[in-house]
Amino acid sequence: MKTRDMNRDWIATARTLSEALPYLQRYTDAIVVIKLGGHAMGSDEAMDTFARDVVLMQQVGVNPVIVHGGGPMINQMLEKLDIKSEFVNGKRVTDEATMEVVEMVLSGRVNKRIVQAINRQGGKAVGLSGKDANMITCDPASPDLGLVGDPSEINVDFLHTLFNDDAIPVIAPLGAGRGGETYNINGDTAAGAIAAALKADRLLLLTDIDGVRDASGHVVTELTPGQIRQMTADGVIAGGMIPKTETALAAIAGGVRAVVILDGRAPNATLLELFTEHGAGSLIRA
Ligand SMILES: Nc1ncnc2c1ncn2[C@@H]1O[C@H](COP(=O)(O)OP(=O)(O)O)[C@@H](O)[C@H]1O
Ligand SMILES: CC(=O)N[C@@H](CCC(=O)OP(=O)(O)O)C(=O)O
Repeated sequence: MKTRDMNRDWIATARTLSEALPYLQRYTDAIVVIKLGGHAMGSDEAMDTFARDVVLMQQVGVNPVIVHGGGPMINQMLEKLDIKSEFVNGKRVTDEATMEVVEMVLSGRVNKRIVQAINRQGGKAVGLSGKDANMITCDPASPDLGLVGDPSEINVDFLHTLFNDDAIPVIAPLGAGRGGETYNINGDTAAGAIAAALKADRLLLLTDIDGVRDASGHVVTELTPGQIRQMTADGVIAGGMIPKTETALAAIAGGVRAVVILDGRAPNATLLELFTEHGAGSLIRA
């Protein structure tokens, strides 16, 4: 397995435009779904850098779609309201009171923070929850999880309408049930389903670690589905990394060309990944 030094910055790596040009051309008209996890959302400056990168990406011809999380922000609000919360396999058991808070925090505060940051950088971000335009229709994930949904249908046509209008969709991971219920969806799961429905060129999962690490702690730069299954069986992939690698496998099986798990807090993480030879984080493809 290959490992690489992550301490590079995009400007230094892609020193000249001619160096970056082949990568820019590779992604013309590409669809790149970016999942911004709650732990990857840093200070206002970090959010501005992320937003600038997304706008730049779009200016060179990429169609970006942002799907966000916000788990830590939901936790804070639940604590303030003295509502207890519990996770099963990385998913929040969601009753009605919890659902109200999840929707308020994700659809209100977190979504609009990202929308505003992108628009401040000159982009045209449109904030949606999975309920808007029937973006995400859900089935219940499992009886033990309450109002947690698994996406069953994505409104791809509406996303293409937004691309045609140069708008950048920013999607909160909520969905509507067939009977009008509101469902809470794990952010990774929502991003994977949207990426698969769009047959995206890349799904970038931005988190708080520089990639998938092997047993000795080195980032593995390229992983096959077989290696992921082995590392999970060995307990090397654990905790919050499990929903990410599971999402990666499902997205690839669903037609996404490649998935990358990378550190969203690293400067210019998304640009480094798309527009340099070595990329960033852990690349997973069939
Ligand atoms: N093999 C592994 N490589 C990297 N991180 C791992 C691994 N196994 C478990 N993890 C854990 O997974 C975490 C990322 O998941 P999580 O905190 O849920 O991310 P997010 O909040 O961005 O969705 C890492 O911070 C790390 O603690
Ligand atoms: C069902 C479920 O677990 N939903 C998540 C949605 C937010 C999320 O996924 O946030 P991060 O990406 O920041 O972890 C939750 O309630 O926390």
